[in-house]
Amino acid sequence: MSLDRSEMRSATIILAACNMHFLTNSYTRNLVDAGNGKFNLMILCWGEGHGSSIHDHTNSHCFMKLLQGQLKETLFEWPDGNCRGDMVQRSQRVLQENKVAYINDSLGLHRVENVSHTECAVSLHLYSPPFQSCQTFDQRTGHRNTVKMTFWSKFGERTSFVSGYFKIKAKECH
Ligand SMILES: N[C@@H](CS(=O)O)C(=O)O
Ligand SMILES: [Fe+2]
Repeated sequence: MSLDRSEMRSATIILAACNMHFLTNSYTRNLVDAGNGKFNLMILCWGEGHGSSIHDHTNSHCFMKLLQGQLKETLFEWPDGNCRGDMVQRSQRVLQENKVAYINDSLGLHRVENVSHTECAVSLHLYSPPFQSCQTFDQRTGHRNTVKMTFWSKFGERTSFVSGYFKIKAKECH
């Protein structure tokens, strides 16, 4: 396989993202293709111990393929509106290299973690339709926040954002 100039640049910046994990305290999100507004294709780089908060996927379809390493996925039920007590954990599995996982909001919420102390992990995510914010949940209370999701790089160019979630607003419990 040979890469053209712009593919080489994208590959280089994503490799940099994967090697930067010791400087970032969160996994990095790298946009590869915006699909004419129909989908987002991105590469996520997970340093040792990096993980996502429990989150939803804003009514999108989400496919995720492990390109390197392993990731642990924990599924949770949606909390009821009262935000009382621990969230209910439904299942847990380890996604192995080359495996594809799928989630949408009707299947529940999830948290993804690279639990390895020695290996980073790289995953390819396809979201359709694309979304720019999601909700994160506190495992102990079910309390939720709406957060903006940012990219560490887009199309091989480093963005000015630190990758991850940024809180927009907190929702009150009833
Ligand atoms: N859905 C998360 C990655 S994962 O934890 O599924 C994100 O787009 O950042
Ligand atoms: Fe997710």
